[in-house]
Amino acid sequence: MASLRISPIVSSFNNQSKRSCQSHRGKHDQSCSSLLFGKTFPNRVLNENGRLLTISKVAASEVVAKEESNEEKTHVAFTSVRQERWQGELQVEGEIPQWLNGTYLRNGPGVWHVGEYNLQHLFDGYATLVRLNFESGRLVMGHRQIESEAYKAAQKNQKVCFREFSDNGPKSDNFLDYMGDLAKLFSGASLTDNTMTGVVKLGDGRVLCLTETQKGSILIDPDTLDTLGKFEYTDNLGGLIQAAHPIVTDTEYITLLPDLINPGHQVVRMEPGTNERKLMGRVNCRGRPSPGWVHSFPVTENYVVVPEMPLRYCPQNLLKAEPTELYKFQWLPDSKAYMHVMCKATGKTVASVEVPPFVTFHFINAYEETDEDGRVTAVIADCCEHNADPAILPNLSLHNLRSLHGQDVLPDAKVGRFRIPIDGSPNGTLEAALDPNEHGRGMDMCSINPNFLGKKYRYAYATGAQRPCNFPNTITKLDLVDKKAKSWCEEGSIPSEPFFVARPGAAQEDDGVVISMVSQKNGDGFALVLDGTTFEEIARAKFPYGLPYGLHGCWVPKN
Ligand SMILES: CC1=C(/C=C/C(C)=C/C=C/C(C)=C/C=C/C=C(C)/C=C/C=O)C(C)(C)CCC1
Ligand SMILES: [Fe+2]
Repeated sequence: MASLRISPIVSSFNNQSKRSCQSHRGKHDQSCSSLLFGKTFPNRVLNENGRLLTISKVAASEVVAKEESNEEKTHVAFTSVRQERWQGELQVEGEIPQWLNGTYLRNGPGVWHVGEYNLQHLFDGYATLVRLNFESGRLVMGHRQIESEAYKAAQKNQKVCFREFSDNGPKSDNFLDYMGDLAKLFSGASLTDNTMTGVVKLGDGRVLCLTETQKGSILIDPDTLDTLGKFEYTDNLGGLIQAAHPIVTDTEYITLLPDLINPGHQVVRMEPGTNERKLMGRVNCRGRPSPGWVHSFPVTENYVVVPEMPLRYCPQNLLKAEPTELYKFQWLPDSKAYMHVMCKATGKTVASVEVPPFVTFHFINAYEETDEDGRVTAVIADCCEHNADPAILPNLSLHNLRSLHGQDVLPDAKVGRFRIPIDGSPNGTLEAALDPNEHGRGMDMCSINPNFLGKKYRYAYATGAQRPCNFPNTITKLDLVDKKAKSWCEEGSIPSEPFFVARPGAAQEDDGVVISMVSQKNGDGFALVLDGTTFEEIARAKFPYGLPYGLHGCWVPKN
């Protein structure tokens, strides 16, 4: 038999018990036993030449289980699974459409411990990439860690070496060290490049993994999942931070670079085939003392929409060594909320309106509203809105996610619809686009048919809630015209972002499939394909081992 390269080194660490997680902050729970067990699965793997070989067993995971038999095991969605490299064909139940040819790449946190040290928040985890390659009804999965500097340094030194979402990295012991740390912070050297938030395919075919630091832009190979290296921007636009979600099409890459000193955002654009971002314009914030946190933003055909929520970046928290309530952010409702609209062609801000306070991480889409003469009167922008409550952030701490499974503690969220008049009116509105009870008052991790980006649209796909739950547990199709939602749900399962892929040549907006990866309560997991129109399950394929919860993905069509 030819030599196999399966590197089945998966270690997962079920690392907090209810009893100890608060009192032993950051330390491995000593009450956990080291009972290791391996799971084996019949499977097929790729050899080094890319040929599929059938082997009888793939050792797929090692789980540190708890001694306490009466205590429920942590959900695999929130359990570290470290996979340096795995690839194999999955057995498909049901039928994958023959037209679905390409690769779904999904990024997200996957390893929340370094040696004995436990990270505390979902968004602290070291990035792990999963690929699902669909070809003529068959499905091959790949899984690898992203080799960011932050991940490599943590592995080498067996400690967190950079500032992560909630973890502030190494603590300085003396004043000189502290001054050194400050210098590293101002230069951006101490910030993480752990690119765990998303993955995008640029117009030129390069695939980029991202986080909210500019240094956290890493090129990967979509076929092997190899980390190719840092994406070096060749411009001198400066700043340390970027929006996690750029707008990426075949012809451009648009993103926001927040200015923490003089509150505002540079709106920048990069052409395919280049590494140079060019300034489209600057949007000034109106609230103080710092810009509103922008994780994502929407565009229309002619405009870029810049949100300004009262959840603002907090430069002081960036400097602190000790943990802070809202991580690198601050909630300042008195600083008010605004929505700004910048014209793509001129770079001028054409509207800047006050809106009700809001908290959002993910915009769904935006479009222009016109009068009977075709003049644009307003911009409509939809988002997953957390009822103006930043509590969703601490709610996503690993302690909550691991210990409160099944309890009804997921904060309410809705589809927030902004109407931003562009006739000089000072105020915009924010209303629920449909009754939030339609989707269980949970709402996040959304996608749309990409052909409707920036245009009037009807359907969105997101995760919703079937309560009681402490985390979104449904995949929901939203009909924003009929104001109805239809959900897929399986008891105890946690699905990741539903990702819509349009059928080539489709005439209807919802003609396509929705892909998600599901983590099950028994520790297993599977890839799921739903029909975009009927929202019925059409195929699923069991993974060799359950996966941790992932964030965002992209589609790389077969060329
Ligand atoms: C902003 C700075 C940093 C990094 C921030 C990061 C990594 C933010 C990631 C945010 C994510 C993944 C938000 C997702 C939200 C999903 C929700 C609310 C789902 C809800 C479900 O119900 C650092 C790089 C750490 C430092 C500079 C500042
Ligand atoms: Fe995101």
